Amino acid sequence: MDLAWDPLIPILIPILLCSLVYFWRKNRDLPPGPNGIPFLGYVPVFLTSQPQDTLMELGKRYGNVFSFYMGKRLVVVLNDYAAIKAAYTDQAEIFSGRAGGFISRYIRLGSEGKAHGFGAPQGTIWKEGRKFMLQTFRDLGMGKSKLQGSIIDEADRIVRLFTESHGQSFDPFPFLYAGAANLIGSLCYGETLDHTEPSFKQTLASLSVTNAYTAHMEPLQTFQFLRYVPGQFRERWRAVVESRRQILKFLGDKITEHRKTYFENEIRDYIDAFFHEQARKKISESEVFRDEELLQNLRGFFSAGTDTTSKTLQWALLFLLHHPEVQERIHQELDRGIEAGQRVILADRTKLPYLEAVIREVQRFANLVPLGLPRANVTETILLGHRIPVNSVIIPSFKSVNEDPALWEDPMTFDPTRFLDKNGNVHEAPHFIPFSIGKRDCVGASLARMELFLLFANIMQRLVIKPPTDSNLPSTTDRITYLTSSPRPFKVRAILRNQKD
Ligand code: HEM
Repeated sequence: MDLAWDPLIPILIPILLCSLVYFWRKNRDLPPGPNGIPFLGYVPVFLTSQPQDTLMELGKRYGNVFSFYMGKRLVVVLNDYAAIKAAYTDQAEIFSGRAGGFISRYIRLGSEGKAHGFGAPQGTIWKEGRKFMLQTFRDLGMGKSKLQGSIIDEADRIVRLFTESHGQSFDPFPFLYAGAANLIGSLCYGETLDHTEPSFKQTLASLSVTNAYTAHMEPLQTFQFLRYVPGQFRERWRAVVESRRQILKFLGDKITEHRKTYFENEIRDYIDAFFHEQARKKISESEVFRDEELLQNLRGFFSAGTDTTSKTLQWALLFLLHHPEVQERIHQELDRGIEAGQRVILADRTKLPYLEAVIREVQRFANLVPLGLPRANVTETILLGHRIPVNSVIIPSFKSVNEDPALWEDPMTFDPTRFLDKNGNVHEAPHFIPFSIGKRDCVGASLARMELFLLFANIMQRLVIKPPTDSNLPSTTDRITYLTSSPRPFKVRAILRNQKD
């Protein structure tokens, strides 16, 4: 036996030494963290339904910057405000990359097998695409009063659909979801659709599927081979493929219709603005304004702008069921500030500080995007004393910021007044960061703020939201978490304010 090994020893020892040096160099000075299994990484993150809680638990053991492997990729968790700020603000350029797993990339693939859209990891397509989107949405009315008409119309539609239940219990979420998608649609392709229009309805269902499986901890994101394994992963993969196809067909049809009616002197929406830029720039010279970028940018806006706004409003309704005193105070403020029968407009914001504070507290307490969108560092760097190898997956734990007792008094209590100063005006602390911070923060934040205010205020202006009669008060702690975290579906009753229950 010994004799058989003898000739191999001079070969094995250098291999062993090289491996040791390789692993030492690879892992030296990394943030601390739990050990994983070779090739799989730290398995518990794939098994939990609430990864934000698993990571917060790890944070108690390993501190505010810790790391582990998911598959062969290093994940670095920023587990408090100081760590997120140190990365996203103090090293803004370095942490401006976007990480994405297999499914995220697959969804962005074009016909020639290259990924498109400004969800790009880094570079011109992201930078220029983001600049163009901000400018175009601003021109079309984001953050200004021009867009408010469409938002108020959508609020009217939601109120009408809610009241069609005639005081019976119903699930409000599908109406909020379609409403939020319609508002993105009005900016992207210039029209809002009836919530029951078949291709729109189908697209909304498909969006839910793609948004579910692009969560960070979805195993298919890390282990693409699972798509061939019979069972739930193959089913998920098939659902993603079909949903992606359907969403791109819906948006592709909108682009084709626009080509037929485009008139260069009239920019109706984002698609027209894109055509205009294509003509100005000579498409062949600009990778940012190719047709495939247009299609993928539209898909990205739908995906980012629909789940987020609608689920925030869903949480708002749920918290109101648990806090009737908050709803009562909103109604009193509306009655004082807004004439009966009038729609609430943006200019009314200063008259409604309590309602504004409620929206912020909903965002804090709901932890809607508890782990943000994964970022990546574009070069190797040192963060708070730890080495972060290039292209690590960076996960900010917004939940740990929102629940940090050092930052918020009594953080586990729903209390909108924490967002009011002593004069009753809205006050936002710097650590209130629902839209993230830094170079890659939420590009739709102004639009989202506008939508949340106008939709919530106009719904509250006309309705009282009451608990269901056919089920218990729904839970605020039982959640479904993908990229966004929402309550389990629940029912409410909606009563017109001038009507008896
Ligand atoms: C309540 C509503 C919303 C919340 C809480 C929210 C939150 C976020 C967060 C946390 C990120 C990740 C930022 C980062 O990596 O640092 C993000 C990115 C993004 N959001 Fe939002 N968002 C909302 C609404 C919207 C809307 C209405 C749009 C409209 C199109 C939008 C478009 C985007 C896009 C395109 C990105 C990626 C930006 C980039 O990679 O440069 N979001 N959002």
